[in-house]
Order: sequence, then C-alpha cells, then structure tokens
Amino acid sequence: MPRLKHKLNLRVVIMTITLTIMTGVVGMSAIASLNELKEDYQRVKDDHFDSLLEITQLKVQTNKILAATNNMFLATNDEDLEWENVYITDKANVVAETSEKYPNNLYSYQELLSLTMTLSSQSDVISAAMMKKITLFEQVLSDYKSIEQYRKETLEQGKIQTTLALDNVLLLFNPLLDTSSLETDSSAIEAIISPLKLTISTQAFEELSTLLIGPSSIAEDYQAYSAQLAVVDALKAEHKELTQSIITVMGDSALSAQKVFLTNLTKVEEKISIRESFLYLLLLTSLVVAIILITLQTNLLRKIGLIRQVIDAGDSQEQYRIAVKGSDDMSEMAKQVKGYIQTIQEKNKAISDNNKELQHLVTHDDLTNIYNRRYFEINMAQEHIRYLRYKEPYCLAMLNIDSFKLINERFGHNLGDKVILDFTLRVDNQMRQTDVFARLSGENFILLMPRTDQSNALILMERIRSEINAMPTVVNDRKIGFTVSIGLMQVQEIEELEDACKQMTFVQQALEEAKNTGRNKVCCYRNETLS
Ligand SMILES: Nc1nc2c(ncn2[C@@H]2O[C@H](COP(=O)(O)OP(=O)(O)OP(=O)(O)O)[C@@H](O)[C@H]2O)c(=O)[nH]1
Repeated sequence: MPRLKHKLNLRVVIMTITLTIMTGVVGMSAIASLNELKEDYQRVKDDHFDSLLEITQLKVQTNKILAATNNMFLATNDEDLEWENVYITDKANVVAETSEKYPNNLYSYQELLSLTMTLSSQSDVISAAMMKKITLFEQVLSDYKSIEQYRKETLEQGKIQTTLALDNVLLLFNPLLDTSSLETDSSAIEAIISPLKLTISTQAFEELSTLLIGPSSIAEDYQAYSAQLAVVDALKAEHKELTQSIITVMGDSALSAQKVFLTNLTKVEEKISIRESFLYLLLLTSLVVAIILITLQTNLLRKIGLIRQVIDAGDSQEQYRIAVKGSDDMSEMAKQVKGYIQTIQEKNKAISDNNKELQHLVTHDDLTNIYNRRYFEINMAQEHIRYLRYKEPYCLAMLNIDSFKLINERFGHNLGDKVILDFTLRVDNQMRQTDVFARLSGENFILLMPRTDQSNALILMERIRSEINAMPTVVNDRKIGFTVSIGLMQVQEIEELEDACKQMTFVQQALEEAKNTGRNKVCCYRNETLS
C-alpha cells in the first residue's frame, strides 16, 4: 500500500508539473514569438519609412542642385553665378550630411547620392566655364562697342566705304546674335577690309587693321568667346545627360525602396506563417497531452472513488457487491483494500462469535445450558442492590432433586444427566422470562424471582414441585420418576443489609428443612412450611 501511495503521489505531481510546464512553454513561446514578430514588423516599417524619408530628402536637395546648375547656364553676371555657387555648396553639404546620418544600402539611393555628388562637382566646372564665358562676352562686347564708336566717327567723317566695312564686321561679330555658324576668325575680317586697301589711305587702313585684327582685337576675343561657348555647350550636353540619369534614378529609388520593403515584409510574413504553424502544433500537442493527462486523472479519481466506496461500505455486506476491475496499480490497490476489509470483517465476525461463545461458556452450565453459579451470583448481587434502592421484594428458591444418588446408581450416570436436563427444561417452562435459573452444582439449582413476593413465588414453586412429582422423565422408553425439594424465601430484612450472600444461607436453611422433613416439598424460611 505505501508503495502504491508513493506511485499515486508521484503520478499526480508529474501530471501537475507537466501541465504547468506545457502551459508555461506554450504561453511563453506565444508571447516571445509575438514580441519578436512585432519587433521585426516595426523594424521593416521603420526602415522603409527611413528609406523613403532619406530618398525624399535626397531628391529635394538634388532637385535644388539641378535647378541651381540650370540657373548657372542662364547667368549673365558674376553675382548670379556666385549666388548659385553658394546655394549649390550649401545643398551639397546637406546631401553629404544626410548620407552620413542615414547610411543606407539601397542601390538606387547610393547611385542617386553618387550622381548628386557628381552634379555638385560638375557645378564647379559649369561655374568656372560660365565665369569665363561672361568675362569673354564682356570683352567681346567692349570690342564691339569700340568698333561701333569707330564706325560712328567714320560715318560722321563721310568715310562711307569704311563705315560699310565696319557694318559688316559688326554684323559678323555681334555677340548678342547667334553667330556660331559664321566664320569668326581674323581671316573673315581680312576678307572684309582688304578691298579698302585700294580705296582708303594707307594710314586709315592700318588704323582699321589694328582695331579689327591686331592683338586683343575683336577677332581674337570673339574667337576665344566662341570657343568658350562651345565648352559651355559641351557642359550643357553633359549636364543634360547627368540630369536625365538623375531623373531616372530618382524614379528607380522609390521603386527600389518599395521593393526592399516588400522583400523584407515577405520575410516577416514567412516568419509569421512558420511561427503560426509552430504555435498551432505546440497547442495541438498540448491539447493531446492535456486530454491524455485529464483522462488519466479522471481514471485515477474514479479509482479513488471506488476505493472510497469500498471503504465507506465498511463492514456492511454492500462492499461485496462493489465490482473492482482492471489490473493497474490503482485497481490493485482497490482490490487490496476490499480484500483487507473483507478479511477484517471475517476476523471481526469470528472474534464476535468467539466472544459470544466465551460469554456463553462463562455464564452457562455445560450440561443443562442454563446459567451457572457465577452468572447467578452477579445477577443476585444486582437484584439485591435494586432491592436496597427501591425496596421491591424478590424471592429466592433453592431446588434439589431428591435422592439423586439412587437414580444414578439405578439408571446410570448418563441417564442421570438426562434427568437433570429434563428437570431444568421443565422448570424453565414454568418460570417467568425475568427469572434467573441457574445450576449451583450437581443436582442443586437456584431460582431468582425479581419483583415477586413470597406468596406468588410459593404458588410457582408448588406448581413445579407437583409437576415434577406427577410426570416422570422418559428416556429410551424408560420412565424415571423423581421428586424435588424446594427451599423458598423472600428477601430478608437483616442488619447486614448489603450482604446478598447472607440471603443464600436463609434459603439453604429452608431447603434443608424440606429435605429433613420428608423431601418432595416446598419449605419457606421463617418457619413457614407447605407440603
Ligand atoms: N448423573 C449425574 N450425577 C451427578 C451429577 N452431579 C452430582 N451427581 C450425583 O448426585 C448425587 C448426589 O447425591 P447426594 O448429595 O447424596 O444427594 P441425594 O442422593 O440426592 O440425596 P438427598 O439430596 O438428600 O435427597 C451424587 O451421587 C453425585 O455423584 C451430575 O452432573 N450428573
């Protein structure tokens, strides 16, 4: 039993621990997974918005640089250029700072950043080229104005041919007109003024030549200016190409960010799906284990209930009807308990039977099965106490079969026993239920009659005596007649009131009187004798 109890405790403990651990694992896993997925999702979202913000900032700055570089091509003075230059440098710094603040692995972003930085450095070249162009333009314009002045003078002096030649030169080298398609070197001027060599004075021709072809003349300056225009045009083309690339990458950058976002989001979704399957699996496993454990627990409780039922049934016959089936340890325990209880019941019954038998042996006479001296004396003592308390009289009668020795001698000891037995049965038939009839020894008997006075007791004694006298005992078809002598007394008021034994001596005396005065008679104590 202790072994089974130990197993039972262990099983309950294991079940409880298992259920607790399972619940904990499922709960913790679910919370951990949920938190991790939330963090993943938040990170992807933050990254995406950071990317978008970064790209937007870069785009804004890049567009500003683009606008500024475009403005450079339109600049007509140093101040404009300087202003745009400062603006571009400022924006380029912002771009550099932004890229440091938000390092990003987006390909398009990196490309756009690189292009923007290229654009920024290109703006320096554009600025320098435009500066040179403006300087040269001013130089050409100055030359142009000098020629205009000279033309005005020749016109006023009436030097018509020179004036016309200067008109052609001014037409050819007008910096305000687009003359890129014309010949703009000194040979073109020479071709215009050479016819004048014949018509104007040599001094005037040399003066004209110096003005138009000499060092730092309009031809030379205009040539440098034209070359610078070509440089600016090349830069414009380069800038246009860069602008186109930037516009393309700007468009791609948003798509690229979107693509990265979707890729990362898909990864998170896949993770969610895997975690979801895992959690469902975990939940299902827990459910199955919980069902198994609950089934075991229920089975256990049912078995415990059965044991309780067996115990509750106790020593009643009910428990024999309780069926205990199964071969597990709990069923074995129930069977053992049932077995123990049945054994205890059987032993209890045997002890009880033995006790009854012992009680009977202690209080009854072997031969006659009526009470013995011991039982009588106990009852006599109690009755005397009752008498002392309530003063209700009782009577004692001592009965002795007459000349029994002769009966034994004549019929044998066995038949003598039969006579004794028959005598007790006949007395028993006559007396009351409340009377106590006992065998004191041999053929000597005593009868205690509670709540009975002497006159009534005498009637009964006389009836017994006459009935014995009238009817012989029949044994094996042999009739054995015998008589009985009876001493009778009502409880006596004596000095030693509490002495019940003393009463016995009075009834003894009455019997002796009956014997001594002829037998087959009833004698009452205090000289009153009836026959
Ligand atoms: N059969 C039988 N005889 C017993 C038993 N107990 C005692 N006796 C006999 O009963 C006889 C009693 O004899 P006594 O004491 O002389 O008395 P009695 O012969 O009856 O003579 P009175 O009493 O004077 O009439 C003895 O012979 C005992 O052996 C018994 O249990 N069975």
